[in-house]
Amino acid sequence: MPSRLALFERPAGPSGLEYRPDFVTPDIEQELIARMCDLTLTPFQFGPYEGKRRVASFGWRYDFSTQKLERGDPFPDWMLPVAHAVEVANRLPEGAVEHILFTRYDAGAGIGWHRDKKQFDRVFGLSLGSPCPFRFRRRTATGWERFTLAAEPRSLYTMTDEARSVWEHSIPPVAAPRWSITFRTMARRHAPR
Ligand SMILES: O=C(O)CCC(=O)C(=O)O
Ligand SMILES: [Fe+2]
Repeated sequence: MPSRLALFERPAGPSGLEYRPDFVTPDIEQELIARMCDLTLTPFQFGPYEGKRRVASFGWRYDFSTQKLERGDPFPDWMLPVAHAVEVANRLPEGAVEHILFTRYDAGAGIGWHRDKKQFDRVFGLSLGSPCPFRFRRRTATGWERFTLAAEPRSLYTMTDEARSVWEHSIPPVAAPRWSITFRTMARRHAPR
């Protein structure tokens, strides 16, 4: 499906961070946004808190009350070629991507500093709509070391190694709508069978 698989770039900053501009074409971007508009996205729930961004989760879902991953709905059919393209571009076997999170950020929505749950392993993010500064930080002896990746629409970023496990990431409130599709593989030792 994504027709042009650009070579990945290794931006300065966290090791394990890779970036592929133009992972999908503008046509595919528009199709994916239209498909996401048909999904029921619900405000992100963090325990009692509600985030401004809206999400839909497939494959697995994280239950904040039990703090466990539960099996979730299967991937929508139209997502399979994109998930497979992410696997191929990252030399992963078919089926390695087990979790997909669709997120919509309307103007004013962002995501606070965090690392993704330890039950997941590799994290790949496809950006659609408007660009955003994708920020990273890690603690040093004297404060914070910071890095910002300019995540352009249609690009795919990859977080493994330190970018995934040491650095935190966040997105400040966006000025115009942005959609992201996050693909995750599982850390086997944490996944319930
Ligand atoms: O929207 C994005 O690209 C990042 C989302 C994210 O960090 C997350 O859901 O854990
Ligand atoms: Fe994240």
